[in-house]
Formats: sequence, C-alpha cells, structure tokens
Amino acid sequence: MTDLRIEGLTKAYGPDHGGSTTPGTPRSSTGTTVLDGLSLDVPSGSLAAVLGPSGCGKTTLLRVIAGFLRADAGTVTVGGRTLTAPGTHVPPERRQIGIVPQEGALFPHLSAARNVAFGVTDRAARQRRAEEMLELVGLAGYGGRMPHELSGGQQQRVALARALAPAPALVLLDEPFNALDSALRAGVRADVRAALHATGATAVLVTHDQQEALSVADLVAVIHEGRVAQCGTPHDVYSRPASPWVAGFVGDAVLLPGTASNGTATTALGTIELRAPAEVPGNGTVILRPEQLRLTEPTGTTPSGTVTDVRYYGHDAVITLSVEGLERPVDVRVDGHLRLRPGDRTGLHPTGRATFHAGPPRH
Ligand SMILES: Nc1ncnc2c1ncn2[C@@H]1O[C@H](COP(=O)(O)OP(=O)(O)OP(=O)(O)O)[C@@H](O)[C@H]1O
Repeated sequence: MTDLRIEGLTKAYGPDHGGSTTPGTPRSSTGTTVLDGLSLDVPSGSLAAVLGPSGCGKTTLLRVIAGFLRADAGTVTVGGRTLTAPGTHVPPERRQIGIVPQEGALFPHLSAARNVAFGVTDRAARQRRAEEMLELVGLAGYGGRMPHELSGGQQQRVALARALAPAPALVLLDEPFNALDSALRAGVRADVRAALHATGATAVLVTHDQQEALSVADLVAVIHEGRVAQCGTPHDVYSRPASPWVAGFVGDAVLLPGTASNGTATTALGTIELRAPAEVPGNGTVILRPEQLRLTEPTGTTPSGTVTDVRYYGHDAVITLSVEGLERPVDVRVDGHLRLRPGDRTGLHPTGRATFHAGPPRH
C-alpha cells in the first residue's frame, strides 16, 4: 500500500519561509500564503490530477511532497511513512519518489537506457530493468538512442520510464505534456496512464488543463485559494461541482439565478430538477452544463433567446444566446451540423438534473 495522505499543508513564500530571494522582491514579514491547510488523500495505485489555475500553488505542492521545499505546517505520508511533519523533513533522495518534470530533463550525455537505469541501485538488475521500463512505455529497442535522437514525446516516455525504474512509492508528474503539440499529447497521455496503471504506481499529475485532468486521472483534485475545493472522480467533479467556481473552472458551465425548494429550482428557463434537494432552500445558483440545454422552435410561450455567437469545434459547436430574464448570456452545446447565425431566434429548454448552490454565481 503506498497511498498518499496530505493533511493541513501550509506553505508561504517570503523571507521567513524559504521563498524568493530575488533582488528587488518586496520583503514582507508574513509572506504570501500559497498552500493554506491543504488536505488530499490519494489511494494506493491511483492517478490523481491536481488541477488549478496558473499560480494557484500546484508546483509548490509538488515540491513540498518531493521534499524540495519545507512546509510551514501539515503532514505528508506515503504508505504510512511520514515524510513531512512538524519536526520531520525526510530529504528528497530518501523519499522514494519518482519525478517526471515538464520537459524530460534527460541527462544529455547518457543513452535512453542509461538514463532509465540511472536510479536503479541494484547493479545486476539495471540493464534488464531499463529494458523492461522502456518496453512498458512503448520504446523497446530505443535504449541505445541519445536524448537528442528522440522526439519530444519519446523523451517524455523515457523520463517516465526513468521515474518508474527504481519502483518508487509515489510518482509525481509536473505538467509533463506541456511541451508536446496537441496531436502528440493525446497519445503520450494514454501511454503514460497505461504505464502507470501497469506498474500499480500511485501518482500525482499536476496540470492546468481540465480536459487532460478529466481524461487521464482516476481522481481530480481542484485547487482554489490554497486548498482542495473538490476531490472526486472526473465524473463527480464534472456532474456535481462543489461550487460555481469549480463548475466554471472544470468545463463550461451555465450558471442561472434560481430559487430552490425540495428537489427542484425555479429559473428563467423554467423549473429544473435538482440532483439532490437543496441543503439551503431559497435563492441561489443553479448549475447546468451547456450540453444540458436543447434548442427548440421558438413558440412564444417557452423560454427563448437570440444567438449572439457561434463557435464551431468540428465534433460540436457552442452557441451563445442572450435570453430574456437573464443578465448573463447562456452557452448551449449542439452537434456541429446545426445552422444558426448571430441574430437568429431560438427556443430552449433544460434537460437532466442540475446542481444548486446557495449564494451568488461566483461565490
Ligand atoms: N520561490 C518563490 N518565491 C516567492 N513566491 C513564489 C516562489 N515560487 C512561487 N511563488 C508564488 O507562489 C504562487 C504559486 O506558484 P506555483 O508555481 O506553485 O503555482 P502553479 O499553480 O504551479 O502555477 P503554474 O500553473 O503557472 O505553473 C505564485 O503566486 C508564485 O508567484
């Protein structure tokens, strides 16, 4: 069992917190709190994506887990072994953590096989282990190549093989697909996911890309204001966002003012069934996804709107509508064949069930 448990992790940057010493950086006595009591559990063998906007502290979290940064408070344990706690700081090289950085960062003077073998301490097993790992990441036969003879995607696979070779307790991946173009990304992502699952490794992948998090991970942890705003399966996070902020960050959201009572909410688009009865009935925000709105012929009696924008994505399109009774425009996802133009009138009605949160949309 190598589950990762993080509890109450706090980290501030500043003169007293091991932060920036860049000349000219304003000095503060309190520092900037980046992680603010963050807690997260990743079960053994799962791949968790840590998802959040730029600057929310994802890299800081990874660096604290890896031991490159000291936490101000909180604990990190892997497989029951305490790595970080008040008075305890296991150095990075003794944490048994494999790291896949943003861009391979392979040793340029070593072949792919020697890069992979680098951290394997059992000399007799090195070569065989390197071959096994290269095969696992789909690069059997590439062991003799030097890093500059490999494509970006192949370099990232070698970096993963290198991280996995010493059979670490935990693997950390820091935006590992950033440098790859989008055509290559999907393939490398799928291979990385398969390799991680094949070894049964517990892994944390940092990303700001919600599609990547939803498509690759077993668990998605959304970071907001130094804490985990929501952690769940990709489906849970998408279909039951914990707040309007999470809904807007993870995918596109339709946020409607509404009044909830029992299991339904009344909105400008009619009465919508809720996934769960509102904890606090009354006024709040009803959250739907753009694919939950259907366009209909405008009848004059049902909700209707005017098309203000059409964005075509090939497999589908998103139509933005200005709707009577709603301050904000509403996005509707439709299949790519629909022919609507700005200025056209259309009826619309919600389908499926919504999530309700007491309070205004951007709470
Ligand atoms: N050494 C440092 N000294 C002071 N502030 C820092 C230092 N490193 C990071 N920060 C600040 O801490 C915050 C979090 O940075 P971090 O790199 O962890 O974010 P991130 O979520 O990984 O961002 P990105 O997605 O852009 O890489 C940012 O506001 C950043 O400016």
